[in-house]
Amino acid sequence: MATRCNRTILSSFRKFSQKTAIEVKIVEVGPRDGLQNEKKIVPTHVKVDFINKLSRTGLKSIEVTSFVSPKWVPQMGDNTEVFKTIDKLPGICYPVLVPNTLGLESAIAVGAKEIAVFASASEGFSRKNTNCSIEVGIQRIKQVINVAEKQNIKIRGYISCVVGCPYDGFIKPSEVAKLSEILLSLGCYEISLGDTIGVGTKTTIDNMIRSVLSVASADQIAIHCHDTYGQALANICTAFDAGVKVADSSVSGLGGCPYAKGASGNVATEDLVYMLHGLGANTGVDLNQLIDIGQFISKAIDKPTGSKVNKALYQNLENNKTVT
Ligand SMILES: CC(C)(COP(=O)([O-])OP(=O)([O-])OC[C@H]1O[C@@H](n2cnc3c(N)ncnc32)[C@H](O)[C@@H]1OP(=O)([O-])[O-])[C@@H](O)C(=O)NCCC(=O)NCCSC(=O)C[C@@](C)(O)CC(=O)[O-]
Repeated sequence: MATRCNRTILSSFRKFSQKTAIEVKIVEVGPRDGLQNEKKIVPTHVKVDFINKLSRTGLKSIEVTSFVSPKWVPQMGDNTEVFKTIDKLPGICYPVLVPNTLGLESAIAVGAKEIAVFASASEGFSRKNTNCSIEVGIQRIKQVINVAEKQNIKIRGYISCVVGCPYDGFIKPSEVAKLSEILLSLGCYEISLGDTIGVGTKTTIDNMIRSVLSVASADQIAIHCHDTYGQALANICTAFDAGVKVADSSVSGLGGCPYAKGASGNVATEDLVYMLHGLGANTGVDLNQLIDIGQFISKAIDKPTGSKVNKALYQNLENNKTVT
């Protein structure tokens, strides 16, 4: 028998699926957010192979690397080589994460057409992640955007810790709305709202999104959920119910932020696609290929997949092989 909580989630899913013939965009962040926290350096050719495989699944946006300081995040130290080597297929965006004008210069040098800037709704995380206050971070973003716009580079914005911070605790929705308004006014075309440590629930995510919707339209918002407490899919549905149509995810549930201890990976792309297809949404993404890619990258980093859907479908596949 369904629990009360299950019933709430199921009714939310139904409400969402009945609303529209849903068009949802997935931003795959596995190669950047997914791999950045891996201690053992993943060889560049594996990253390139990983991204090239992702490019052939139907995904339309793949965040491929970051131009941050290699002293801070050594795993992304091969950013230039990765970006230059990957196949860039028409119709697919390959954004890169940029923290400052130095990173932007490198992104421009390799020909990036879209960047992602990032800020935090919490002071504590801002200082740990970027070594500066929220205010100084905004000034850095302003400088980056001033240059990027002149180069016709598209700019996406991230806000971290939208419901909770590992250092400052609970974050007020009004703080997230305030920062969203600033990033949009500076020139970001979309704000990805990051539950960095995955503590959000339907209620806290709903309150936060409603607050952001007082300063932004739903098509200016994306949702970025880590799955530490197993709430990511429910939280994404909550965002979709509020009109959001873009979700970030990472194949195999890779990831975590080096400056948010204990945070698990992003919601797995396989799990998100499976849920969306179940809701009748059109993602344009081939789930079978994602399963293979999830297996490929999990083997490469020598970790079991963090995707429940991958485990289940891969097991079925293996069982069928044994039977036939
Ligand atoms: C912001 C800084 C750079 C400040 O770092 P800093 O140490 O305060 O800056 P600095 O200007 O004093 O520079 C220190 C050294 O780094 C170099 N440097 C400086 N910038 C760059 C650059 N762009 N590229 C290459 N090198 C760079 C710079 O040249 C210098 O080198 P040195 O003179 O010592 O030889 C640093 O704190 C940093 O790189 N932080 C990024 C940390 C990071 O990548 N975190 C993870 C990404 S955010 C995330 O995962 C959250 C998100 C987006 O997914 C959403 C969510 O889930 O919440």
